[in-house]
Amino acid sequence: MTFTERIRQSADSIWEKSHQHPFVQGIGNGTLDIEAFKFYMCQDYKYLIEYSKVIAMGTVLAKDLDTMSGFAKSLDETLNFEMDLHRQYAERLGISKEALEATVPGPVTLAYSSNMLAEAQKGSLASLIAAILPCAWSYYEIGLELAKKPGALEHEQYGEWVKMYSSDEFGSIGKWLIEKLDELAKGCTEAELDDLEAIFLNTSRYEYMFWDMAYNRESWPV
Ligand SMILES: Cc1ncc(CN)c(N)n1
Repeated sequence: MTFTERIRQSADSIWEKSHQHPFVQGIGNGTLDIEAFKFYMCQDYKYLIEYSKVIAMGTVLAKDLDTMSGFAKSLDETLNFEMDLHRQYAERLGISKEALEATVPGPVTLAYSSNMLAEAQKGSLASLIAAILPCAWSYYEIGLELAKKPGALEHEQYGEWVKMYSSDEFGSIGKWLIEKLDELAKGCTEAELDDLEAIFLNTSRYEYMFWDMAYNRESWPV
């Protein structure tokens, strides 16, 4: 079993809860309240800005040019391909560019992005990848699952979202990160692998919390 197979297996019960979350299911069957989706789009836009910074840090921690290029490509895809989806949805849903940019990150968005940045700052490329891998991998898994639902890809509101996250282009980021982490894991001690697994599990938990935050449109209580 590869290291990423091992951590995917450990995270299975968390990922399954994300797959079954009413927000995710609502995108797939088209029943999600559009106000919850708008809330999600704005929070996710802010999240992706911080996520992009973590990817940029990957180019700094990379030990070779191929790895640097891989992170540079992922950064470009996030800023100019994935975030374009958010900009297009914002326009279509009547959210101005200014309102999108001015979104105040909610408690889960802030905690999640701060945690990723903190793991990346510990200085090991493996920790950085463990902290971002569930983002790329679980969205692709969810995209592929939802794409199988009748009508999901053509849905007037949510079809574009499902198309993006089930696309080969998006999936290739996660596949590349999986390869990189498996390569790096070969040089790690068992204690280091346990630490990477804990980081991966925490990000997986934050992924679930992000769906839940969006579904409940949760912001600061005071
Ligand atoms: C919260 C979250 N996690 C992951 C992804 C996929 N990059 C995303 N857009 N948003």
